[in-house]
Amino acid sequence: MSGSVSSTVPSSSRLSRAITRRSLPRPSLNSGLMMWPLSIVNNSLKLIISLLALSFRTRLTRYAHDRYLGGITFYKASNLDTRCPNPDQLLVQDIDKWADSLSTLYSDIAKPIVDIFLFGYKLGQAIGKDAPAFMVSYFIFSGVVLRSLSPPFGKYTAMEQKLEGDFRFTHSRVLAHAEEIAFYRGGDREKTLVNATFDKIVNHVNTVIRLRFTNGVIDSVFVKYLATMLAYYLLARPVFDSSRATSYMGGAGADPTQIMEDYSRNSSYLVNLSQAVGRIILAGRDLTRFAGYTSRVSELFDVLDDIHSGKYESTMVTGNEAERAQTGKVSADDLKGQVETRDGIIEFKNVPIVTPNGDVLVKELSFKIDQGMNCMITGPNGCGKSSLFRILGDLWPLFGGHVAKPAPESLFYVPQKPYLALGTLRDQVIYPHTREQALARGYTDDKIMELLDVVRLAYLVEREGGFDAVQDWASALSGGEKHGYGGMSRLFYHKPSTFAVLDECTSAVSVDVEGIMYQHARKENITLFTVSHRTTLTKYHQYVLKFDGEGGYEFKRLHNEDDSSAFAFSHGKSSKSAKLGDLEATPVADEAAAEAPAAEN
Ligand SMILES: Nc1ncnc2c1ncn2[C@@H]1O[C@H](COP(=O)(O)OP(=O)(O)OP(=O)(O)O)[C@@H](O)[C@H]1O
Repeated sequence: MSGSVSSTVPSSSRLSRAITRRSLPRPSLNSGLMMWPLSIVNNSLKLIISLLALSFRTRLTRYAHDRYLGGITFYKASNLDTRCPNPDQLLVQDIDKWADSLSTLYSDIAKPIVDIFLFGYKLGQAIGKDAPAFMVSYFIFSGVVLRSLSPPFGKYTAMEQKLEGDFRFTHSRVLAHAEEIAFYRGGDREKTLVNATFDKIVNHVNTVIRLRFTNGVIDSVFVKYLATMLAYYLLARPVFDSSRATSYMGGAGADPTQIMEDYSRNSSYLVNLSQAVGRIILAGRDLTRFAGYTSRVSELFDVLDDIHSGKYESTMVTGNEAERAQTGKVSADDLKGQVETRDGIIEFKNVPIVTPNGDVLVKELSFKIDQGMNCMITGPNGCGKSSLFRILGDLWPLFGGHVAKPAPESLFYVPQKPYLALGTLRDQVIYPHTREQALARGYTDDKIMELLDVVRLAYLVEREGGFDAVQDWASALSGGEKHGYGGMSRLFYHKPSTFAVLDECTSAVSVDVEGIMYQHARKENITLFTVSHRTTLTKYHQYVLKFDGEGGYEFKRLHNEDDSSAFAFSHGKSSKSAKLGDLEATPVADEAAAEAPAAEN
């Protein structure tokens, strides 16, 4: 930080007077006492700037958290939009740097402005108004020249932050998948990838510091050396110019000691004035860096705003319409689907299953499930089983058709990958509720233990040291235990009033425990959608929705308890290479397909 209060002006002139008169100055009580206020003021400036930076960061981070973590924006920002690949870097580092940069900029500009007025006024009084005016004009001129010669450092700063984000991402991936990488002995491969992203930073920073060097040389010549020469010329002018000497520096024939004393005082004024103006000019450099951080942070907020208003930009989205193919944008106008909230039913009518990239997995899907009727979803990998539920859960946009479903709180989704929260063992079961919320619902530890008994995981409470134990649960629990804790026990705790989706979440659990879980769900009156490849599960379901992986599907009632064979696909196939734009050409859907099975109820 450059701002500090200077006390050099009076003391330097007293000292030069003492030197030229060869008499020791008397210790001054004034100077002794001034040490304390000066020291307090200087450190107060530092304190205020640090507090300012912290307060900028706090406010902006809280605001960003509200926007980013509100609803499911965090999911959409990384899955539906490709503009902000590393929002974590933006939230953690870029906002911090932005706040820091803004607060120092404030001191770099506010303090020198005060100095310019103060020392300009004093200098004007001492050697005439034209000297400070001349000095300030010179600095303005050199500021314009330097600005025009300066490379776009703001852009370089934004680029550097982006590369830092990519680098951080490669490291967090290694951490997140440490076990898998270790099994594959993939350390060397990961090192190559991590080093490659790090090399990009090194190359970029290398170029930037070289440019800063050249720029710094030019800056120094203009702001330091040429300015100093000019300053000493202005100071010496009254000494050698007899016409000026009559008005300043004690007049013609003044005492040399007096001239020296005045010269010394005036040069201190001028040095302080020059330093102040120079700092403002050099603050331009910090301003470009600040512009870089600002562009990063504002990019995040632009994306969040767009997501809130239903606009996404994905570089991979292509379509038949020329405009969409060029821009890769999905606007709210593209979303022609209708959603209706209806209790006790889930119905899809002519709904296209479209990925965020614009791939059409199924052109039109129609089915209807009433409460109490479990439905099994099968099909090859990547055919769109989970995608169907992403649309049902409003994670992906609805591009067409009509969906009727109960209110979000009546639907519960148990994902393929179990999620284990930061916190205690109890928190894993009641997530996202807090302990207070759980108690308010009547869930004491004893009652939670009953749930764990159902999923055969009660032994874990003792093993891990009680419900209050805190661990990195993702690594402390086995695959099946994670599914049990992060999935099924959570489902039974939340007990959705109507439907639940089990997305291959019981695959890591033994068949007998799986059976017990299904029976418990039925007892609790939870209607299940099960995505699974296990034919043993068919007996717990009344309907089956089977995708063929090429855009076709069949939805039918299971006549016999274990009827899991001989499906004839009743709906046309459409290649996965079909794109979002092709949806327009789809013929009007066959509503009867949706009605027929439902009619069997
Ligand atoms: N966020 C995403 N962005 C773009 N495409 C995606 C995204 N998520 C999934 N996809 C694509 O959508 C297709 C269907 O994925 P989905 O997860 O629905 O498959 P699935 O039928 O559940 O497969 P599996 O049985 O392997 O789990 C895949 O080709 C996948 O690449």
